[in-house]
Amino acid sequence: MRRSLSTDSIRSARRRFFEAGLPPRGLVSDTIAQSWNRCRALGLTSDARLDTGPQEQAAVRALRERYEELCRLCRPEMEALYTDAQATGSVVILTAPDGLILDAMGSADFLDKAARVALRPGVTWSENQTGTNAIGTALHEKRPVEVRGAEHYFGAHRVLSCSASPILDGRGHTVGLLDLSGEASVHHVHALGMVRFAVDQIERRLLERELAGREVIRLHADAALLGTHREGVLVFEDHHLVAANRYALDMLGVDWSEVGRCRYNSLFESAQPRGHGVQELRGPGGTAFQAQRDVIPARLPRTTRRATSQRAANRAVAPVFDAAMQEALQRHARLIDADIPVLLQGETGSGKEVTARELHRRSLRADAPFVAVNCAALPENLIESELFGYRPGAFTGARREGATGLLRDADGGVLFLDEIGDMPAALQTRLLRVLQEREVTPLGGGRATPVDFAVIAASHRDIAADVESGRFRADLYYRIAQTTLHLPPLRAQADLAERIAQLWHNLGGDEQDMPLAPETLQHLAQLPWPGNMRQLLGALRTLLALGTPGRAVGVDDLPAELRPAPDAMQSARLRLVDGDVPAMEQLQLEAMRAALDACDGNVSAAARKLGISRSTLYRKLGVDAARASDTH
Ligand SMILES: Nc1ncnc2c1ncn2[C@@H]1O[C@H](COP(=O)(O)OP(=O)(O)OP(=O)(O)O)[C@@H](O)[C@H]1O
Repeated sequence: MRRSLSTDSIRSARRRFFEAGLPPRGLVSDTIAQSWNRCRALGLTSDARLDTGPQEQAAVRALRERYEELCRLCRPEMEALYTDAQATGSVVILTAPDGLILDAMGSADFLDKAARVALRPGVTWSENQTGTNAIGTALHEKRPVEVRGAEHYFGAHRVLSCSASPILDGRGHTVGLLDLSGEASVHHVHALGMVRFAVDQIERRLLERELAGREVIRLHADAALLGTHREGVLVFEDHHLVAANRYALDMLGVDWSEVGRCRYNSLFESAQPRGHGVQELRGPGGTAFQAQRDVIPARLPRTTRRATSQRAANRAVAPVFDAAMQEALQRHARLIDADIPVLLQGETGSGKEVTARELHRRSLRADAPFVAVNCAALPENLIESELFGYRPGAFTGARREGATGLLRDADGGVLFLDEIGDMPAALQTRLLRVLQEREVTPLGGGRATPVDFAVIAASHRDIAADVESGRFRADLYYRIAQTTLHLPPLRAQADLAERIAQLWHNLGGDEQDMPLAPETLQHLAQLPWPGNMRQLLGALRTLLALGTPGRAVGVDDLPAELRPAPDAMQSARLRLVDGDVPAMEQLQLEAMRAALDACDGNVSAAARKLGISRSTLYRKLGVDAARASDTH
């Protein structure tokens, strides 16, 4: 366990190490001191900055494709951590085994700040490139590591506080890493625990893939912890240890090099257990363990209740649409077939991309490509080459063979222009020309190539208002918004309880005999959900992973950030008993006032607690306060 060290002692440690060249003995943890030494031996200096240059979106996309299986494996935990990341102003990050960042999601404010110190997709945070940092140092140490503020080797990274854990497969090979990063000025007490818990779940699923046709021994000193994520798991084939989890190795005091090498009788003094009940096993030096043996049929998955519930929580959810949306989808798919562009408007996480994909799936172009372009994430200097492609040698740094560009990649299919409201003005003009002329000319010259794609654009910004203020070209707006589909935020959906029940069912809650108690469902349906579907799904997955099969999920089982304040809980119950359901705006306002009270009027802290931006909180309080007083 890592000692908690004060900012003062880290400052003294830096002075000793970086200015006087002395060891920072006792002032930082051994992990940090050893990492600083390694960085110095590599010739890194603390005033260095990561020289990354802009990232091509296509390169990031290619990376995600290369690591698609890892991204898919970790998505449920990333989405579950996203809820906490949003609420605490931090981001959850997934990296490849070498520290290359594949995905980052969470607080929009912090994503921005993190990107400024190159903590963003496409950049490698290995220790030998980026100095001491949670990602690189955890990968080096092959265990969870936390690096706070000035413990980072590069001075520029002192604004970060990061907790990371490598993801290991059953043979101890690193397959990726999960990290939770936030502001150094905020004390993220549970960050490392949350990352470890998430990685436990991911590793458990990875290990399950190794079980078919093999003998499994689960062990723990306490029989009550068998079947939980803390149990040790050892997988044997012909008495040889072929896979394990880190808990089992820690309990037995052996390391990963033993996996694939050692036999059962070099690990245990007792004979191999028989039968299925819990039995005592003697490990090295006579240590007693409670153990359970399973022989797993070839190619048949294990199906204990716990494992089933775990898988259910991680299941990808098929999109859920209410009747009005089903009808809108049918109508808009026909418009796509008639080559009429559709503009999707909705807040973050309201399902714009899911809707665009669904329209593509229901259209006549379903068998042709769906190419998504995030106009906000494209670096301005690369946006043109990304979209239009370029001829060989068109500019310094261009690939020798040139590139076709995303517009031509979408030929025959659907081009999804996400966050189009953030597209720079100069590019709006070029895009308009392509949409009018239906041909693309690559950078560096060459012949124009005809293109045929349907266009779906999306934005969280009110583009019509941006046209009014001159921020967005009116002619482009009229071209892409021949029809607009508004996706309502969750808090404005009248049948939200019904949709939550449907999502819960699809996630496997009912199958696990773990219903949401009516009071819980009512409460969840009344929350403001600033992160919309993304936040709701993350919260439901967390509830499912932590719930107990056979028992309903009550209001008290909700994580602290979703639980009603005690008096609010009482008044919500009273109102429901009276049948007098409070207006959504009223509830939002109450939640905002309660958060402000709890944070002594500090708006930034209250916004963080609520998981919304400061400006949204100001805006809502201004507008809603006026409306609420009207109703009194
Ligand atoms: N109708 C739906 N049914 C089930 N899950 C959904 C639905 N809509 C969205 N989701 C889930 O919510 C998350 C966010 O969805 P999506 O990325 O489509 O939102 P978005 O509006 O494009 O977000 P952003 O503005 O942040 O890009 C995803 O995990 C997605 O699977």
